[in-house]
Amino acid sequence: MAPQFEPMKNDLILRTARGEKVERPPMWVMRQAGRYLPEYHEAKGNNDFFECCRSPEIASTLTLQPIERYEGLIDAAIIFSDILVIPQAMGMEVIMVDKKGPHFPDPLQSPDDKQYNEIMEREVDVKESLDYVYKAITLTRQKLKGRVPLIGFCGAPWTLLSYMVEGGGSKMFIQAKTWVFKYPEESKVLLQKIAEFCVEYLALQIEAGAQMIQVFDSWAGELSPSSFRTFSLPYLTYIADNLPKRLQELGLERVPMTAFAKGAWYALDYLCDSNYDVISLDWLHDPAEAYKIARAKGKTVQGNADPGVLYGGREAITAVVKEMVAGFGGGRQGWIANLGHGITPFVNPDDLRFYFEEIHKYTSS
Ligand SMILES: Cc1c2[nH]c(c1CCC(=O)O)Cc1[nH]c(c(CCC(=O)O)c1C)Cc1[nH]c(c(CCC(=O)O)c1C)Cc1[nH]c(c(C)c1CCC(=O)O)C2
Repeated sequence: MAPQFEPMKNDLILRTARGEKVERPPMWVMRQAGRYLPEYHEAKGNNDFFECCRSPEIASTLTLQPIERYEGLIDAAIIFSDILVIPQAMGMEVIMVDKKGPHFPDPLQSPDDKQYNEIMEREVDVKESLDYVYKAITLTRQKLKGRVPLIGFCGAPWTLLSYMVEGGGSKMFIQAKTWVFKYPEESKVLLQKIAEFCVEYLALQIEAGAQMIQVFDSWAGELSPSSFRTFSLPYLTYIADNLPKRLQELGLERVPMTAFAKGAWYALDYLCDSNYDVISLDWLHDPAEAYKIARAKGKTVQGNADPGVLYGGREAITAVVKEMVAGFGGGRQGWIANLGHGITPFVNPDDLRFYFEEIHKYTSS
């Protein structure tokens, strides 16, 4: 039985994602629970990053921090977790190195590798292996008491494959490129395996209480348009095509789905032809041009200021907000206000408040 929760007091983001006309655009930002917030460091204490993800109590506390700080301005929570919990569940070790980011001590080497074959053969129990995420989602929904909807998420197959073979962040993507260009067939089998995992994982997040989901393809922009069509798009669309079917089997209602293919500006058209409801835009997109393309296909867009603008002070923030409001049709339909990528460390939380307030000011009559 799916858990029951209090009725929603604010469902603005869900209505906007479904394409309805709204009174103002909903607002949230990627990575809103993170290192720029002093209360994040306090609540995290000496706990390791993945320990925080695995503790429903800590994860729900961190998820709620921006909701409490920006009460009345922020319209969605996103569960505190990471895209790399899928490789972990598949049997890979991932550690978070302070000030450096994620590190896989033993990345996949080649398709002849013992580890690759073990991963391909292993049947992981998606429910049991990520039970801590579903528990964190249910607890967070209870603590939210209907204040704002809760977003669930996963990494996209291409981005996860890249991490699994690179062993961490990368500038040159030597291993990821070696895999897709030297071993395209073995790469596709792995991408498909990850895509199937994503469908089940997202369905179980929704069963636990997630009301909307986002798929993060953070490294989409490393691929050429034709490589994107071969190694990323089919797996993104597989998720959007199969998640609703899986929800139906589980007796659950479809929820809005967002795709974020960072850097793949050329892919806007293809994504607008997919079953995603919302296309998240980075700052390579001109708001007016992207809005025109997306609205012609009935899609909602999300984004898209350069997070770096938040280092630039109030005038810079006002200017980018005005450009977005004008480009995204005034904010009464088809726009979820966000940044073009996650908020970065050392941003002054009051500058994010000002960003939200300016969007509110220029979109409310
Ligand atoms: C690529 C990626 C990862 N994780 C994620 C992505 C996709 C989004 C993106 O492109 O930024 C997704 C993610 N990671 C985190 C969230 C939490 C929810 C939120 O507030 O948005 C989400 C949605 C927490 C986090 N994930 C991480 C932190 C910082 C951990 C810390 O040092 O305390 C947080 C709050 C660590 C992390 N996790 C990852 C990296 C590269 C890093 C290190 C670099 C960085 O911090 O920006 C992998």
